[in-house]
Amino acid sequence: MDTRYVIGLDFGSDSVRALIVNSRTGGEVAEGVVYYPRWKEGKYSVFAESQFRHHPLDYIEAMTQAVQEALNQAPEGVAKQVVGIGVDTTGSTPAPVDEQGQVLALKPEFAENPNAMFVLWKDHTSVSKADLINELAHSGQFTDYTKFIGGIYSSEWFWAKAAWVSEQDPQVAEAAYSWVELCDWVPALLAGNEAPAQMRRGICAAGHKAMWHDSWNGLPDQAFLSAISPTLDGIRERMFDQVYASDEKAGELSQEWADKLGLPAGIAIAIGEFDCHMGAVGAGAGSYDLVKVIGTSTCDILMAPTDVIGERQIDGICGQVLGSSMPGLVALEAGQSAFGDLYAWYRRLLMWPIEQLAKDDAQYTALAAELDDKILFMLTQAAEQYQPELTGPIALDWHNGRRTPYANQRLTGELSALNLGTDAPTIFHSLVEATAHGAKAIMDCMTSQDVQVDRVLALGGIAKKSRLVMQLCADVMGRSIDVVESEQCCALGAAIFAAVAAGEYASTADAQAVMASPIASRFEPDAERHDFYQKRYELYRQLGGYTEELTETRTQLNS
Ligand SMILES: Nc1ncnc2c1ncn2[C@@H]1O[C@H](COP(=O)(O)OP(=O)(O)O)[C@@H](O)[C@H]1O
Ligand SMILES: O=C(CO)[C@@H](O)[C@@H](O)COP(=O)(O)O
Repeated sequence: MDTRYVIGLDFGSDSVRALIVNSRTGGEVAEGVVYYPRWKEGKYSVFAESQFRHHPLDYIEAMTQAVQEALNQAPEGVAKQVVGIGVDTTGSTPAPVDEQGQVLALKPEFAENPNAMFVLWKDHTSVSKADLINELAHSGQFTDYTKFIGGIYSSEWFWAKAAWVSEQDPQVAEAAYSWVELCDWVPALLAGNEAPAQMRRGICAAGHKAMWHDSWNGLPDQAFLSAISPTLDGIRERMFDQVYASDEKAGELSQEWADKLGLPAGIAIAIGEFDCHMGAVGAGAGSYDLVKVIGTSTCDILMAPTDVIGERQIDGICGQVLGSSMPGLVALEAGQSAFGDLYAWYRRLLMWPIEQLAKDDAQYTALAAELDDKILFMLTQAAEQYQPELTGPIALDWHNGRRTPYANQRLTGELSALNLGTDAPTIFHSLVEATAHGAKAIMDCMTSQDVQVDRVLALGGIAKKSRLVMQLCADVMGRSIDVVESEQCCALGAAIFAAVAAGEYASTADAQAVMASPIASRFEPDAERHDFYQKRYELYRQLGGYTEELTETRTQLNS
């Protein structure tokens, strides 16, 4: 039998990865990783206002280069044997598009306008719109469209972003025919069917972020959307009325993109999904496996059979959608809005003086670069030797708000119980511990609503890079954690769907059985440390309760 290959494209927050996989064995053949050039320069984002935007050209250029890099590394002849492409992306990362599906920032008049670009998942500028959506959905005047997304709509999601940006920028509102999620746009771009009327959208983004549900006939009613903002008047009929799972095709590779990428025209492009949902498939997960994708943020997927979940609302999570990860299973999504981002924030804080020196004096440039490279490693080494005290410094992981349990993006990070002896590694340890407590809070939220967790799996940058973080998570959660071997597990999941969409396998389960990643290592919890951290977890929760009250007061002061 001829060897066939598939490509998984994984669009992360900072970079895109292209992974070439042998579809008959699951063997990873080559990869290309390319950082988004404009994003790397810090363009279009305003950290202090939680505004984070991606230029569509960053995606287009980085994707093209990543595929070419991967093909250059692969043995000769592989390109001709590629039969399918799968795509996963961050989300909710929507953009305004014209009637042809062109993202507005690709037009000269909007080329430098952040409101015409993709609004990255971690952009929280639309908090007030999310509040309004919750108010409307819970008012009794409309269907409660938050029923299958944990009961609370978040400013990380589609409608809050579309409404907020449109109100901020009347020119964008005027030019926007519709809005589209990144995970739907990339496959459509490759297939040349990106006009909203032709584009085939995935159930994953629609169900988790755009309040799509069969029971209310798809998207929320137009009256509800118009109540969010008059700028959304008439948009429902310019959206979509069909959704698909990723074992289906979004289209076929167009001649234009085949030429650009050096691949055969006409190969299958699978329907796109969010990174974590495909990561779970790449990790070989099935019912009752809690899959933690641990990187800048975390995204947690727990799958369960439909008869176990039924029509029950699972509170406090980010969504429960049939077929958003493995077709046929309900995938519950949850996550932390900042995980590695918390460590990145601390690194930036400590780097401030040296960066200021380096700005004015070139003799510090090399030192600044070396420190930037080593600082997390140095902190990790020191934190590994640190013996935490029961009443020592304790932190919250809410620097970018709280995604789960019970989304509240207004919440802030906190650091408590400092004294004059508190040093940098101690604070770093408390930040790592805070992220582990956040992970436990998510698992407890699910298990307390009778959704069992039989196994915890971890993948993503931090799962591979930091033994300190993984051991702390195991100790705090009181669970063994299996770390998946693949360095590019989300891309591997995308490749699995590419193989199914290309007809290489009859079902995703068949493809997963052959192609999913093995487990590389296991972190076992230590019983004594777990007892110790249980007590610290109570302090974390108390600090959380106090912060919620303080946030309420701050919100009132601001209003
Ligand atoms: N040695 C380390 N220990 C802990 N965190 C790390 C380490 N190195 C990098 N990180 C964090 O990993 C995050 C990036 O994760 P990664 O999975 O590579 O990317 P992404 O989330 O974009 O997919 C950053 O937030 C960074 O702070
Ligand atoms: O929120 C989701 C999916 O719903 C993720 O795309 C988001 O957390 C981004 O993930 P990364 O931390 O960049 O890997």
